[in-house]
Amino acid sequence: MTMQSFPLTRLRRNRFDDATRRLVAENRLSVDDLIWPIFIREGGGEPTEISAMPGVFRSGLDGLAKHVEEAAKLGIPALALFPATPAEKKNAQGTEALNPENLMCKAARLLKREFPQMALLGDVALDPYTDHGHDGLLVDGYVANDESVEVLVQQAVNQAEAGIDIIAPSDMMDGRIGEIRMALDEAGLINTRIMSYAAKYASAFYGPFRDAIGSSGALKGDKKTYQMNPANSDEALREVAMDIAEGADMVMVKPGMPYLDIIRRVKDRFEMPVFAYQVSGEYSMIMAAVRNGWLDHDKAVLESLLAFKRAGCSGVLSYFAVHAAKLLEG
Ligand SMILES: NCc1[nH]cc(CCC(=O)O)c1CC(=O)O
Repeated sequence: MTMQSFPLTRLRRNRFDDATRRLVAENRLSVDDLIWPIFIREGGGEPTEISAMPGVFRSGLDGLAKHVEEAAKLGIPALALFPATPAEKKNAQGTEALNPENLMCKAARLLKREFPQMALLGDVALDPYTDHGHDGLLVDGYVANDESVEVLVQQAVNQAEAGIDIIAPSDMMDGRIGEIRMALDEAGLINTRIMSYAAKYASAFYGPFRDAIGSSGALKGDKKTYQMNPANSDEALREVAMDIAEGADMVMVKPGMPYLDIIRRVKDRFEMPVFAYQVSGEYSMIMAAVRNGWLDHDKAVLESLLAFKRAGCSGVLSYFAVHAAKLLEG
């Protein structure tokens, strides 16, 4: 890098006015970068607010089209669907995940009919459906890998057949991407995309989400035998490498803001479309500070999202997606 020293160079010159700052901006956030995660429950009535996530609602199937309308109008390209399964439909095997009439499948069919231009992400993992709250099947108290993969593959095909465009396995079992790709292809679903939660950490920041889908009370123990140790970074690259080799079209790092270093390493190494999940705890953290009058909501939201672009992301899953899209629209 050649550079004149001061006073020939004054880096503040390019920050002198708004026009120049806009011209030299290296990254930009646009509505095209946003994926909006939504929580769905059975039934009707007004959407119910999630207590630790002010401004985030669980929508009944009946009101779902209305709930999503604004996001569609704003041009948000994709939604990620998360079902809150009633306790009586949960069991140890999470069999409701395979029901073609489950909440996720019904929501997918409804949304594809109402908003065909929007891509739908389907989270593949058993935790919304198991009474123990784990993402896979328990064998002697351990989340068994290969047995879980067999079920996750069926869950993925079930979702894709209902209209889910992008299968997003969040379970962190080894080898599931390859098995899911083969099963989708065998079912003729060759264009169903896979966005793998490739580097997903065992994080404290998922707390409010587990309340939102009703798995927190149920969860026995933690997810440390399958989700990654927050201490590790090289291991994230191995996770991503394996998922790409198995057929992932896009990869994800999760959570977001505490793991921007991982995003950058993944982008530099693999030159793949990388996504981040700005998770529930990150949302709650910003909202809590805003509610205390400690942060400016709109500025904090846009800065937190732009940081993902700078780190190398193609896009971000964010509970702020609709609000951010409105701000970006001007
Ligand atoms: N497989 C479940 C799943 N999919 C997305 C999230 C978290 C999302 C968030 O916190 O916003 C989780 C929680 C978990 O792994 O326990």
